[in-house]
Amino acid sequence: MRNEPAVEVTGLVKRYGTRTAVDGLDLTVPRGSVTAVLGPNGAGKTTTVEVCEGFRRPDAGTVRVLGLDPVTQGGLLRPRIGVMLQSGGIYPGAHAEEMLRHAATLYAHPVDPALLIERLGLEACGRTTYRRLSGGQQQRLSLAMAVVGRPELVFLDEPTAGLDPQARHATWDLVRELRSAGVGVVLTTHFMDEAEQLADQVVVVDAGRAIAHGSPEELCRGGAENTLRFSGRPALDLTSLLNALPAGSLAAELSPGSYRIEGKVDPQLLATVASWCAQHGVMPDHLAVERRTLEDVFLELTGRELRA
Ligand SMILES: Nc1ncnc2c1ncn2[C@@H]1O[C@H](COP(=O)(O)OP(=O)(O)OP(=O)(O)O)[C@@H](O)[C@H]1O
Repeated sequence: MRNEPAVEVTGLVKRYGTRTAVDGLDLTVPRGSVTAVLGPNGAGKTTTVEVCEGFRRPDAGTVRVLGLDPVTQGGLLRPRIGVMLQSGGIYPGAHAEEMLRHAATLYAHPVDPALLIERLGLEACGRTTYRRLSGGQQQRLSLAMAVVGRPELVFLDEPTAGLDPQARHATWDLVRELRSAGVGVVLTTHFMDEAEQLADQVVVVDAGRAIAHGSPEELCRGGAENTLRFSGRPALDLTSLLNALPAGSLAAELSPGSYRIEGKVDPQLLATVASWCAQHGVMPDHLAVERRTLEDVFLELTGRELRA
């Protein structure tokens, strides 16, 4: 069925010995869109992705990828997906171009490897063995290998970790092109700007569970509040201002004449502040709404403690 999700994971549990890496995780990935899976170190992102790819067998839960069970129907699934692993998964003694050309022969309608080599700036690496490529070049080759077969769905595990800005942008452009071509993309990343730039949907994973999901805009809008700043003459009567604002709002004069309001910053609040200023003969200069970033939201959801 073409309109079933690309990935549907329900109640996934995966243990390594006594350690529970994934603990009842639910995940739905629509087709033809980019889903970024975010989470602190050890949250279970890679394990989840590896289960979806068919590399690991779940201990409980159901996993369907393109409608197939990755464990029992891996043979049918593999030609339809592309996988970029965190750590290579590529034979270290093979030459870069030779390997990509060989990978292309395994698919019915591959992308021309020369095109990918050019797109990902790997021209100079063709005759170099994988082990002699730089970390960034290895990453780019892994990405090329993941997409050469024109997959319907690609899994990219930290695709831009360790890449220079040029390669990062080339990777982002490629991901956007994949989406335009109707390919589903699941990527894990620690870069919040990457998720903000690329993702239609963000899923935040912590301690083996999906604890939040939505578009970057939805996640930044919901939950905790935003901030409004303006400047005016010093020592405004903040008690009077607070009386005009919805209960729960906070107002502070950060330095003489520089004000911050925290609360549910919506058009109504803006209108109330502007009207209060008008009534008190104050010109609210530099009036600006500061929205939370995805990083703010991520830290609110997952806390600031370092993970073991
Ligand atoms: N092969 C393994 N054997 C034993 N434990 C493992 C194995 N792989 C992962 N783990 C453990 O499972 C948990 C989840 O690891 P996983 O690699 O899925 O997390 P992650 O979210 O991808 O982390 P990171 O952001 O650091 O890549 C961690 O506690 C990790 O130590």
